[in-house]
Amino acid sequence: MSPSDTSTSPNSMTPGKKLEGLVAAAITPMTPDGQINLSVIRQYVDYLVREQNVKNIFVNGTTGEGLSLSIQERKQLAEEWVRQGKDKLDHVIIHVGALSLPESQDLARHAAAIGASGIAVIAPFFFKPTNKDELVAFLQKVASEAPGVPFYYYHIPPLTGVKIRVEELLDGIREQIPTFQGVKFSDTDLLDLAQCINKNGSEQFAFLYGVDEQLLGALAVGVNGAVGSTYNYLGRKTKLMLQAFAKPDLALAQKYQFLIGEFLNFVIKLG
Ligand SMILES: CC(=O)N[C@H](C=O)[C@@H](O)[C@H](O)[C@H](O)CO
Ligand SMILES: CC(=O)C(=O)O
Repeated sequence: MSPSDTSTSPNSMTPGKKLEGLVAAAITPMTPDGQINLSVIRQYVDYLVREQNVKNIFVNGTTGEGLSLSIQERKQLAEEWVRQGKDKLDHVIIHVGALSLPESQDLARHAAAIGASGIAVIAPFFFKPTNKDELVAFLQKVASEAPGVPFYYYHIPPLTGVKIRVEELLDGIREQIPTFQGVKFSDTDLLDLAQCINKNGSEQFAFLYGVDEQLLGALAVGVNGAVGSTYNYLGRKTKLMLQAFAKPDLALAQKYQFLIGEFLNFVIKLG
């Protein structure tokens, strides 16, 4: 199956278009009394496109605190992002990971039904898979509920505690998960990432990096793009770094990476 065959859902944003470049990890807008605020998502889309030149969004992930939302809230957010992103965004990826397999499957079916352009799943993080086969079995049971939707594994061991190496996970994964399309890699182990990319043969998986502070290191080993919270507001700046890297003007790319790092140090100190 070619990558383009996996994106056949009727409302897909851009069927078959490979996920690359910057993907903003959506913040979940809330009202002062703690309800999700769907009414601002239209403006949020326009802001990303116009002000940040970012046309991909990752919904209900870490930044969006998807694991702290109810299933109903996650579905409503997914629907609104797909609705507002239509004809404006290239990709709306919905994170559908959950501790409960039936809930995750429900979210996957829902994402397929609304025409999301991809789904992503983290490893279960309380009762954890102890080996690759257990993890792949879980991912497969979710992915198979959305057979027309590109599937991404969301690797984030600092938060899940599941440290199974991605290189090992990818070995033979298309046979188990035909929709498998790539990895959102949110770990600092650039050796694992590099080995994944080195072995990325005819499948042409997408590798999106998730530690914004060291994206330049991941670019050096060949990632296709990045998913992160800072691309909500540093999208344009980060694109300048990507351009400098591509040119290549490594000194300029480093300058941008250092600036982003300084900024994030400041933000992280605020809590
Ligand atoms: C753990 C976490 O939230 N990771 C985000 C996405 O992967 C990143 O975008 C970070 O927010 C960013 O790298 C700042 O630390
Ligand atoms: C950063 C990211 O990808 C997330 O918030 O899930």
